[in-house]
Amino acid sequence: MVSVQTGSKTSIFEGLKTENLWEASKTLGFPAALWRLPYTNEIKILISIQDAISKIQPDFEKLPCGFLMGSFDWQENEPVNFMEGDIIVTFGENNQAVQTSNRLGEEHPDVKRLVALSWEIQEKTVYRRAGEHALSGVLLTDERSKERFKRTVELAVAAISHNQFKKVVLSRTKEIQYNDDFQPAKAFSKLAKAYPHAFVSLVNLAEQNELWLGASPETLVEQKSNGTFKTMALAGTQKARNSEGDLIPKYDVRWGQKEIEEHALVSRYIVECFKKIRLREYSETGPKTVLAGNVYHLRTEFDVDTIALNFSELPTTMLKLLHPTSAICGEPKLPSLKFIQEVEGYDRSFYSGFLGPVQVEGESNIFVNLRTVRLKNGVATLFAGAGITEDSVPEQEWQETELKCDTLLKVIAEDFIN
Ligand SMILES: C=C(O[C@H]1C=CC=C(C(=O)O)[C@@H]1O)C(=O)O
Repeated sequence: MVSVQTGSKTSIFEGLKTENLWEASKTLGFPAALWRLPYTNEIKILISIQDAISKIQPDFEKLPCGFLMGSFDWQENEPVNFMEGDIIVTFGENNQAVQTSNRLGEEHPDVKRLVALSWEIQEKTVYRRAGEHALSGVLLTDERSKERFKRTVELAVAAISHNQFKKVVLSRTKEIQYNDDFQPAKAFSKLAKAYPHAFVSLVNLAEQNELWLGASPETLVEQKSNGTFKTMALAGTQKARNSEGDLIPKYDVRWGQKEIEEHALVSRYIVECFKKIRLREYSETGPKTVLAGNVYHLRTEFDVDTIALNFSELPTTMLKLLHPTSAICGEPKLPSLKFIQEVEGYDRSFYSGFLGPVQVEGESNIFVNLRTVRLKNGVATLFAGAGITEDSVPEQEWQETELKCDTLLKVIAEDFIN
């Protein structure tokens, strides 16, 4: 029998599997988030029972434990979506609950309903293979969207040559139908296994009736319990596999002028944000080549010791300064943002926004919402963008967005691709 720690007592969540708890919370209409932090083995589920999704100021130091999610067009001083962590269950490597925090108590009627339904689902579940036959293969996005995207890249290159800005990140969507066989929690666990380096998450925005599933490679702001603040510049992309499908060794990877410049713009942008608050005591490591699914990126990491600086509000301050970074928007920020709004032609919603747990076990880990898919009313919408500079070639940028979409598609719908 597994011993589950909840202070002193054994938890009523003992024996339940992540996917059944997820399914029950979804059926009962409770907003929830499932996540796995990079390079960890633990999966956490947070369920918000009492207050549904609230709108709050993302002031990390003042928030209770919860999960936040902001959209691409979020601006400083606007509220973001927040799910308070009424229940947080941590699952270990064997999908066994190893730790529980339950603010409402085990006798709370909604907690009892949740547990009873989770057991009912668990006992009835005839295991279906994750992802199989779940995506119908009907691609709703057609050739016109490729031509459209390439045209926006041409417009961006022309705007850059007229000095309107130096870089802009243009994105597009790819839509695929899915049916009731598609099990998001199983897809989540496949992604978590396939991408140990990524922040893998599944969020149920119950009121909007939509789910967001993703495997993000990019930290936006992180505050560790030892006081370390982290952020990163992630930009510059190339294929990680050769035409035979073998992984290209990291040390054989060479970067061109375009990617080096594109990455440097993001690093410089972060340094400028530190300068705005007169923060000089940061350490900078990189750029390094890092694997993110089926692509390599260039990454530079920035660390600050907030205890030594007595600067506990740094994560909040930096979130407001950083978002939207030039890894998802452009440089300079305002003209590139205006260009995106005028030319991209669709609402990015939570894609290239940010999401993650806040004040969970004394840490906040917020990631850029990349390599993500929205699941709503039978349509899976994948989102992907590429940084455009004066050296961009439209066809190559399109291929880059295809590769980025494949990060999720290869794992959750292997038989759909080719
Ligand atoms: C905008 C995306 O990626 C960003 C992060 C890493 C590399 C990027 C690039 O090389 O263009 C983008 O800046 C996306 O995945 O949709």
